[in-house]
Amino acid sequence: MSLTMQGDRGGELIPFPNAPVEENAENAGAVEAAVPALDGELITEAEYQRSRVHRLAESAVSRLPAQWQTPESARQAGVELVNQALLVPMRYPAAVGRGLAVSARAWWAWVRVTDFYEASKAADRLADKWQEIAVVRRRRGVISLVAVSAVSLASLVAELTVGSLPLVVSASVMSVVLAAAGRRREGAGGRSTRLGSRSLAWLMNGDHLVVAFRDAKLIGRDESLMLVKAPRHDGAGWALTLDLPPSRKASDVIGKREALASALAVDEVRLIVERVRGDDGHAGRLALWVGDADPYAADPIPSPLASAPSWDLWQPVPFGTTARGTTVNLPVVWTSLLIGAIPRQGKTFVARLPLTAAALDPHVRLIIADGKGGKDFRPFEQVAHRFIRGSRETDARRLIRVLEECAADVADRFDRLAEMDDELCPESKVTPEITRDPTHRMPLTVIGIDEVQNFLGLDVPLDDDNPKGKKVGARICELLTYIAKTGPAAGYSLILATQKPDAQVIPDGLRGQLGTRFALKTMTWQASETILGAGTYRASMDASKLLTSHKGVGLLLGADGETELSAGEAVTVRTHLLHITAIRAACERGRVLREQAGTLTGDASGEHDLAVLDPTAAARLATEVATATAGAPELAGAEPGRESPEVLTLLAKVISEDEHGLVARSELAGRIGWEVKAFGEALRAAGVPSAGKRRMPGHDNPVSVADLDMIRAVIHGSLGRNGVGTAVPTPPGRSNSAATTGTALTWHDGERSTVPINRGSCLRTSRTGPSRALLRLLSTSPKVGTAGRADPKPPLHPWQARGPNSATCMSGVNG
Ligand SMILES: Nc1ncnc2c1ncn2[C@@H]1O[C@H](COP(=O)(O)OP(=O)(O)OP(=O)(O)O)[C@@H](O)[C@H]1O
Repeated sequence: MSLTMQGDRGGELIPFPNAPVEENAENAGAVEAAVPALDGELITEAEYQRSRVHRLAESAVSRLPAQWQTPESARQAGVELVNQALLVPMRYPAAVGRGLAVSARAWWAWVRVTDFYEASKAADRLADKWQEIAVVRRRRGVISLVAVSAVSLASLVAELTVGSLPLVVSASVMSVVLAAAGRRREGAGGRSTRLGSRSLAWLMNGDHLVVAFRDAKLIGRDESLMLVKAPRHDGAGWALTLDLPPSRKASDVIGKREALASALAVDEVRLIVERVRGDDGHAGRLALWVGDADPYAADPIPSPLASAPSWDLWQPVPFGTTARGTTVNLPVVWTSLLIGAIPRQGKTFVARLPLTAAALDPHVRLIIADGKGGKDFRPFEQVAHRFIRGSRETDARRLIRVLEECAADVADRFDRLAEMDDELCPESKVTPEITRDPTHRMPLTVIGIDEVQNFLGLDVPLDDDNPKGKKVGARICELLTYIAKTGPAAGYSLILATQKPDAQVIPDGLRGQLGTRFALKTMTWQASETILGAGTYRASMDASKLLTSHKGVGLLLGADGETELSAGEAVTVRTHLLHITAIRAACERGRVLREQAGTLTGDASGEHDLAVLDPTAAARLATEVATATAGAPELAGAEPGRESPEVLTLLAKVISEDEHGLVARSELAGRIGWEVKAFGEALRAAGVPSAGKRRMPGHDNPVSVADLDMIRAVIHGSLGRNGVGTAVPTPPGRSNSAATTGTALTWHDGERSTVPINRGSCLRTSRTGPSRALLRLLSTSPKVGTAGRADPKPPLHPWQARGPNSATCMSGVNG
């Protein structure tokens, strides 16, 4: 049956777009292309009335105080009221007793004129005022006596004339007043534990909400909240919007989500706290949502890609939903994706989502390397231009050749883009038209590598004739870094997944180029930061807080500003589920589409031979890769492929050559737009030793400082990275003597050597780890070559014995 709907043009019938052609033809006169088609279902008058009543009832319920809105909260509120009522007979006499004591104390203080007495005493004028006080005391004593006598007499008269009723009524009123005076106030001493549990629904009541915020130390004792939108139960949870008191920041509440969850008696996975931004929001406005149940424990949602006949990869890929059910899409073009987690959390499933979308787009070239070597990625063999399964040395060497082919293609694409006319290529970037037209030979290219750590960690020499030279893993790392850095504009995207998300495996230099990051459950917050980036833990993004039962759930962060994903706040996403059978079927569809479009190439079409780079292209590639991946000059003995940490790369741009000495850390953090704490931690992690606290101009109190020369030394790699002491030349202008002033003796892997040290030189020492190095200061005399006359046990300089990987600064050793 074809469905017709009433449009918004005064009841005129508009054919539904999917109606069979013949029926449309009959109404051809009424068809107007510009009118939007409405989606809906036909209902009877009775159903309409019922739904109206239902809506009105819902709206009325939402206006009730929060604790009466849901059956569960109403039951809780009722139980609480009954409990209170049952306890009244016990609590009332106690409250009256306390009220009596409070009133007696107040009366005695009044008779004794305590306030006046204390004030006179404090002002040392008690002797002058004594006479006056004694008079007032006498007068008030008499007044009290008269009042008691009058009340007693009146009571007696009333009893004798009208009976006991007035006395009983007066005594009752009096007892209520006394009970009110003696009631326990919130937080007063004497409260004890009691049976029961706190419940969220009860706490969603406005007053309790304020108490919860106070208990979580998010607002002060005298502060309160303003409810912009009162708590409302929206089916799956409670939603409300509130304004914090002036000067309180929404970002602080987000940072203390766990404390708030405790105060609200919910698991923090059920609590979503977001800033309300834009015209409707401000820095102190928060939107809170608290789920009735763990939203991530629900059944997974099947991916729409399973039934999609094809996909256009220029459109973001359906990725999952938020806790509240909002759809989250993952952009693939202009960015690269890093996925990390502990094993069995769903990395492979997640990585296959965008790869399946790529398989469904016949104009996308797929390159896949499965470092695990199982069957998880085998369906892609049907469509992949290059497919590598396993991470043995031969696989890794083939991956290098494939990546070199890609890197050379990236460089070549830029040359060709530069030659295109402005109409076709307005921005020196690929466009959908360019990537879809086979004559331009620039299809979108997606490189997916699962268990990338198996390739990056391969420690075999690249060149068998040079065993101490570059390693295979390091070469793969630099090629990936180059492609991730320069490839997006040329239509290249990387999707890397790893179960070992530490800085050794994914160096900062590579991770920094992967603009989209997805962290599933990690073991520690440090591992979470390795995936999401420095400073994310402090900003309350911590994937270690996810539960292991939350398979396929992770934090999605856009870190490059190239996509619509937020760079400031990660979204917790429950990813869609896509099983291997659906992926195989999608790849079969993708293969047919490629055959029709004439885009089935490489391994999928049986052409397994890789192109051989001609010497000119190879030389150009070597230069370009070296230039693009150069963070800091390579260190003697440093691990190849290790890049300068993000913080150092940023600092290198903001510290000028003529700046020396100490500077407040907060000032440096401000220059690169980082939070001070995160900045301090990143500096420490990068190996910059702390310079302590100093009084600095513009600061009233001592502040944490950083030594610019020290930072510069670390940026230039002078401190070494494997723990072996390396001397650093004195920074210009720091010392007027360039003469050697000391010598250090180092042991590295059992080999002894000496290092001359200048004033201001820095040494990095390590006393543990595989490259165990011991550093001893042998001489601080101005003579060179005193190492041979070493004192067998010279005392360690106090700054030298700081433990593993501590950096030792010998500046000013000679005074
Ligand atoms: N979106 C999802 N929703 C629910 N369950 C999921 C989801 N994604 C994956 N899983 C479940 O998680 C399990 C582990 O997934 P997967 O193999 O992708 O993990 P992994 O992190 O790649 O593991 P490994 O590190 O061993 O390779 C799977 O058996 C799957 O059932």
